[in-house]
Amino acid sequence: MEKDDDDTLQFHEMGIDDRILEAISKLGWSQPTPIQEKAIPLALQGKDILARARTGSGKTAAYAIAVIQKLLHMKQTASLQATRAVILTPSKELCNQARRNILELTTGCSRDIKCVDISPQVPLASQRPLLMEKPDIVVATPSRLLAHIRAENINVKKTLEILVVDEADLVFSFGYESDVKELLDNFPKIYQAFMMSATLGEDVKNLKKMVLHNAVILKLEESQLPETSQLNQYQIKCEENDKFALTAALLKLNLVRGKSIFFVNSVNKCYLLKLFLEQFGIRACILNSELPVNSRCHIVNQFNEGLYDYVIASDESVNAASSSKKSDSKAKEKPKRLKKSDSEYGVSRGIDFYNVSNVINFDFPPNPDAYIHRVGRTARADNPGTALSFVSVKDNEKLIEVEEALLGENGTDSVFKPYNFKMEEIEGFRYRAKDALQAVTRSAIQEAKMKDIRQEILNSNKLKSYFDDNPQDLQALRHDKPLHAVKTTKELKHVPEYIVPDTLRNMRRSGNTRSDSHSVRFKQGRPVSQAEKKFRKRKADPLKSFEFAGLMENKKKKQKK
Ligand SMILES: Nc1ncnc2c1ncn2[C@@H]1O[C@H](COP(=O)(O)OP(=O)(O)OP(=O)(O)O)[C@@H](O)[C@H]1O
Repeated sequence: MEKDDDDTLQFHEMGIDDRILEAISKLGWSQPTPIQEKAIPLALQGKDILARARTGSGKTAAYAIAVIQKLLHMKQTASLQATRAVILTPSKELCNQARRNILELTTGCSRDIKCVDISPQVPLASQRPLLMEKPDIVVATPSRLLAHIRAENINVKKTLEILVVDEADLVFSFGYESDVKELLDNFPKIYQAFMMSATLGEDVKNLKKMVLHNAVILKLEESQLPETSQLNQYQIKCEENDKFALTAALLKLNLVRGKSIFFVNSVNKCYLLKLFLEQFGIRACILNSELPVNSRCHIVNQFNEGLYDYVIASDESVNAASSSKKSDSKAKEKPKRLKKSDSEYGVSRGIDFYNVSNVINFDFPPNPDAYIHRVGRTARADNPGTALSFVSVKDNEKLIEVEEALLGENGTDSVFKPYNFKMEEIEGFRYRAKDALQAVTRSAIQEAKMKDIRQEILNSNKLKSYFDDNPQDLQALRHDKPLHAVKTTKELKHVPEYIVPDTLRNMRRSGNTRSDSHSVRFKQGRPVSQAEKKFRKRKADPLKSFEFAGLMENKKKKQKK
């Protein structure tokens, strides 16, 4: 096959249908990612594939393009409509995302390729008509597909040609092993299968034995996270309570710029941080396993459309799954369902948040896997990104574990750069944060949580048909509204000059900082005009935000001279 100068096999050299090529070009993808370059041609040759590539490397399109191409080809000769491809993913969000990806790639052939996602938790009977139409591709979690097979709403025993298991490493830890075994009894003996995973652990190997036949194993020789040229990873040592002051300072002083995801370790912490930030006039959305799935998907979609800057996410169900895996790797039972929460939830796993500039580990993740998946929400595809982890004394051991896991591949250079932030310079924020934190009592958290979840259940009902019909009016539905469970002290919203670190004040005077929607209102005598604000916004590169600490140091040095 003809190769381009740089030796990368291009999409148009893979024998892909023009309609898919057009969709790829509309998505603005100029060339395949390494996993796509390797996997698509093998898939089109009919091979079973186990693909291991790091998070954010384009695995979804790697299988989706191959599946669509193969189905288009089959349909040239097949006379009967049938469900020929099944895509299994471990969470409802991932099912929603896989379907969206397939829709994007089939814009030019939407009449030929029908794809449905049956993961939403609506009564099985209400999805029966969808399945009766025998869509070409069915996307589901393993348990949901099994429920429909048992209800005789779908039968693929004679028709299945392609099976995909996405995020395969989560399938067992999410407790789907017995579901997958039973599903295999309902599949034909021969079909082509792809398994995609960010890791190749024991669970994936076991699943491979069950699902794949003579598979080609594609294990890209790459680190689990992008190189430092694409992803900067920082850590900052701080006391537990200082995390709040630090977050307020980073946001109010515009040291964190661009879309950011804050990870915490529990649902209650989501609300604590949200109520805390609310007092500083900072809005954020919450994502956790207790919210209804429609709301969760809608939040991600709206975040991707640019409606929100900040998400506070807890990934407790994945943590529960991975720690149950760790404590007893032989235990194959379903991890205990979290009270009122959704065990088919995984915000840090596989969710494609667009253009995330920063991932902030407000709480340090419980293990290296969780770190990799959280941080994998930024620097996706070829976008740059930054990760900042707050490390309190109790997290030191976990930091070393993560460092060892990442160093194992990269040699000896330290993965984490220290984020040189001087806590003593934000003493004013500390005082304010202390007051703001005291105002967020346990009962305020409970009240906010109940209110939010109640509201989201109402929203979720409105959203039921959203993903099919996409009505315009629902675009106005916001998920980052203040919860008002805490009496807001107005003065906290504006940052008086005296609490701004000296260095930043000086830089502001010399025009090195910028102002935006959450900007610090400096009393500099001259108000900043709208035109100037716009100019600064254009000029600022949000991805360089964390170089501020370095800039501060340089500035100081210059001043000393
Ligand atoms: N060839 C390409 N060129 C540019 N961007 C691409 C290309 N293929 C996929 N992408 C984009 O890369 C991002 C990450 O892709 P995807 O979600 O498939 O990654 P992934 O490997 O499945 O990650 P994860 O393991 O976290 O699920 C998506 O926003 C997708 O649109």
